[in-house]
Amino acid sequence: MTKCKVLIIGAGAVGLSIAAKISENADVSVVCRKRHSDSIAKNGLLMDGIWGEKTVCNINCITEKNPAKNDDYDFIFLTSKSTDTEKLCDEYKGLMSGKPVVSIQNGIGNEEIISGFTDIVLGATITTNFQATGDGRVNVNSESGSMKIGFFPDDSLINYNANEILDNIIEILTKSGIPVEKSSNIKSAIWEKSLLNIAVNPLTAILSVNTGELLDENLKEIVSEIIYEAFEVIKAEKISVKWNDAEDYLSYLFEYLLPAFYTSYTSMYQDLKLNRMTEIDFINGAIVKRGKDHGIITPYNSFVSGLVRYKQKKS
Ligand SMILES: NC(=O)C1=CN([C@@H]2O[C@H](COP(=O)(O)OP(=O)(O)OC[C@H]3O[C@@H](n4cnc5c(N)ncnc54)[C@H](OP(=O)(O)O)[C@@H]3O)[C@@H](O)[C@H]2O)C=CC1
Ligand SMILES: CC(C)(CO)C(=O)C(=O)O
Repeated sequence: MTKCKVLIIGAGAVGLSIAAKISENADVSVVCRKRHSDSIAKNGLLMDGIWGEKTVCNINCITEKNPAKNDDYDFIFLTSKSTDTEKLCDEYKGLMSGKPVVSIQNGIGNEEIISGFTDIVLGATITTNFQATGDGRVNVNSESGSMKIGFFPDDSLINYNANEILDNIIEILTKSGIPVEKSSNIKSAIWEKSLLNIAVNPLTAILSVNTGELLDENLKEIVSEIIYEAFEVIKAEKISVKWNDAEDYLSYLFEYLLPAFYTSYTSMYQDLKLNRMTEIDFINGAIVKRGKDHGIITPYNSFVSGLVRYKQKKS
């Protein structure tokens, strides 16, 4: 049986790890930087950590030096930072048009951007922790739940063929050993995951602290205000999440999530440390923007977004 042809666009920590993991069960191409491609050509794609130790030699790398031909992919994963979504979609629109494209990214708004380039949009959430530890080298260091994947915004308009595609994607991921669940309301799942990023990413980045520090009484109060505002926006956007209200989520955050992520450093902390653009506009910035659309004021989210943007401009 011929293997599915999969393209992973914006392959770094997440994309290269998924490429390595699914490489036995799919024919994988990645759009990545030349530094990764050069190293993969020489040494193979190296992965270590909880997804196993592997050297993978059958990955096709697409770069500015080795551009994509008019290949026909069965489906596409987009795994870039949210800040690069629009540019990458525009660059690879020829390959994306009419194809199922799955955003495996953090933040609010990626799927809406992708829907300008294809009519089969899927969203996914992933709570595994990945790092690019060198050129063509990745480490997978922790996993706190299954990946969730589904049609965006939900599966109400999806026909039989599209469902078959989703089943194929899930089969490849499962066969490769990636825990994954089908979601019939991925928009809610994305907001549920984003609440954690909204609560912890900006403060850990601004204060240069690990996630556990946010259990300090002074910081808990600020986190709570950020989340109260987010819940007002969620209500106005008519998104159903699994917590009844902000209080309910905050109990879960302070009693379960923050202790679970106590020693970890958020991606926004790491982006600022490495002088990289952060995804603030897709996290707290998205709350401010959508709040404005509904006439809701979001001073705490606006304040932390401004501080992160200031720091990222300086770095
Ligand atoms: N890392 C993690 O543990 C997790 C990450 N996420 C989310 O997943 C998404 C991806 O994260 P992550 O993998 O860590 O990010 P990375 O920055 O490691 O990977 C994205 C890659 O895309 C590359 N890229 C950007 N533009 C282009 C281009 N035009 N051509 C070729 N390559 C390009 C980047 O290169 P360059 O850096 O040179 O621009 C980078 O190597 C984010 O939304 C993140 O928040 C979600 C859960 C966990
Ligand atoms: C889950 C969390 C907060 C892990 O650090 C994350 O998604 C991030 O750092 O962006």
